[in-house]
Amino acid sequence: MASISEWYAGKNVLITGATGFMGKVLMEKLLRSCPDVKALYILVRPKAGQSMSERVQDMMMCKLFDRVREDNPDFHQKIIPISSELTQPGLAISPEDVQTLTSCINIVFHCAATIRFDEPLKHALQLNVIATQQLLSLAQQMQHLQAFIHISTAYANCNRRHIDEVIYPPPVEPKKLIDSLEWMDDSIICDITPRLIGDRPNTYTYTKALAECVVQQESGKLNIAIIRPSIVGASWQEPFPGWIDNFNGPSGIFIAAGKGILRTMRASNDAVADLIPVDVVINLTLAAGCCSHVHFYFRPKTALVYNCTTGGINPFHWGEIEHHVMSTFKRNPLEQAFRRPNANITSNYLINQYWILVSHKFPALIYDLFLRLSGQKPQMMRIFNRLHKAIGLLAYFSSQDWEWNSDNMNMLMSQLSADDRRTFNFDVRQLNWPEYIENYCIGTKKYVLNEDMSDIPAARQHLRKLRNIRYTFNTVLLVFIWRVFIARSQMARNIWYFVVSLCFKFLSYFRASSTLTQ
Ligand SMILES: CCCCCCCCCCCCCCCC(=O)SCCNC(=O)CCNC(=O)[C@H](O)C(C)(C)COP(=O)(O)OP(=O)(O)OC[C@H]1O[C@@H](n2cnc3c(N)ncnc32)[C@H](O)[C@@H]1OP(=O)(O)O
Ligand SMILES: NC(=O)C1=CN([C@@H]2O[C@H](COP(=O)(O)OP(=O)(O)OC[C@H]3O[C@@H](n4cnc5c(N)ncnc54)[C@H](OP(=O)(O)O)[C@@H]3O)[C@@H](O)[C@H]2O)C=CC1
Repeated sequence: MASISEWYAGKNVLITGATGFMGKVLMEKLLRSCPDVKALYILVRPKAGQSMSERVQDMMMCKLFDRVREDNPDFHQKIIPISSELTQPGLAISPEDVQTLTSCINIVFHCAATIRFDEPLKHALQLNVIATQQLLSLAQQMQHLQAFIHISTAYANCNRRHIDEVIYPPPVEPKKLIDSLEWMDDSIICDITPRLIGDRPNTYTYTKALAECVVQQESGKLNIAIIRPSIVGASWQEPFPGWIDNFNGPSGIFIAAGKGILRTMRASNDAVADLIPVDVVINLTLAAGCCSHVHFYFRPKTALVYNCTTGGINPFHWGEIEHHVMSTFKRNPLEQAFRRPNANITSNYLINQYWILVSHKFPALIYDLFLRLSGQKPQMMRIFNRLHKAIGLLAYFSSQDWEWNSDNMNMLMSQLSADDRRTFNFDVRQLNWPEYIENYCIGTKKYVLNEDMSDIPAARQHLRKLRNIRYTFNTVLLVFIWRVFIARSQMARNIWYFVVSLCFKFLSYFRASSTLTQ
């Protein structure tokens, strides 16, 4: 059997979602480890005032592509952008581009999706389900197509505790839902959304489950694999450790904790934190693309599903993550932290509410008051409100465990040659979690916040200043309490003297007993 990089040699690859987090890592890996790939056709839309070509040019300048640039400065010649808006009929691809794609594409990687948890159902359906359906129709017209790889999520079936590598019956027949939502008013859809999504937490997981069903319906005609990653985090090894470029999932939480903004969050210390490094997901995706074609003729014509998770193989828990995140940010502080990093997770609702009041809302109020008094616009309360919305939406995933079967991932690994296993490593048994979390946190500092590592001494100095402010504040508070309560009330004074004398007694007893034992 040819190696993975030999298999991709001379192939034309179509990628949706190439401007996204995973899409970019996929492109980088293909260009670096499969240098003979013929061309990468990427579907891109204009966005935020930038044209399609400006976006692609910006993307190629990104640090992520440094290694590829070193190996081949002309790598951009292999990237062919195609204008497309996935929510439009026919994906808004021009007839000439359709002609090109149908005549030359050999492999499709479908990464595009809306991953927002608060996306209105109609839009999530449009992008995650209808666009997938349209892409599959386009794929059927491709004369030389060898594999179609769909990126789903391990949480598509999060209403189940144990998740096998099979496509489960959908919560509703996608076509029926699409037809009925078509004529409905947005406000009606909003009202019925909770009833529709049922025991799933959001429209994202719901529409990803429907998309799997749509993919399944086409699996007889095409050679399809579905990759289901869990919580995709920064890169583990490639192209360098800690690469991350967004606030999604845990990244935003880590940053908020490192900045000293987040002090409490609802999560279970003992629940498995099913993070999966982005390079692992991409290596598995590329291997699956190659192997599903090679084995297509020898297996039943259904989509092969790969659960891409760590929990069952090399488990790590949210409590341990909290510990390593805090310790990394204390050693490598973020610039201009609001308070010293000290976040705690708790599964207790009341304790969490108490700390939200004391450690989030109260400091935010004081800081906003200070901003107002100094003639500036208050902003801290607004930041906390957004943070509370984000953590409220994420808590579902950090408060419970799931069990994913990963037989297909293991089987795929066993089919690879030793060289391929090294180049396209997705063996998470080798993952050293403390080292990974440290690189992840440093990655958020360097690549998301664009902070310079040489400024760490100044950031440490800032933390010392914050510590001194805290000590001063606590002392002032103590003196204030003394003046207001203790100095004015006889009963409070009596209690105070009683406590102090008890402490003295305890101290003298302790001193006496330690002298006796010497
Ligand atoms: C030490 C503690 C350890 C314990 C740690 C536990 C971690 C527990 C993680 C579980 C993770 C499950 C992941 C499931 C696995 C998938 O299937 S992966 C798909 C993952 N999808 C996501 O993560 C998307 C979630 N994000 C959203 O849905 C939307 O961004 C939100 C949270 C609803 C906010 O929407 P919005 O209010 O319209 O605002 P948006 O413009 O998106 O962002 C507003 C602000 O929030 C910030 N923000 C966005 N996301 C986040 C975030 N995750 N956190 C913080 N801030 C955020 C943005 O940076 C932005 O700040 P500014 O730049 O304005 O200052
Ligand atoms: N990130 C994670 O933790 C996980 C992700 N996944 C899955 O992996 C895949 C990739 O996720 P990720 O890279 O993180 O997501 P991103 O949000 O980073 O990227 C989404 C991509 O989809 C594109 N896209 C969105 N809307 C449209 C549209 N209307 N027309 C054209 N393109 C569009 C975006 O383009 P643009 O830049 O123009 O917006 C972007 O390239 C998704 O299918 C997701 O469900 C699964 C599990 C976990």
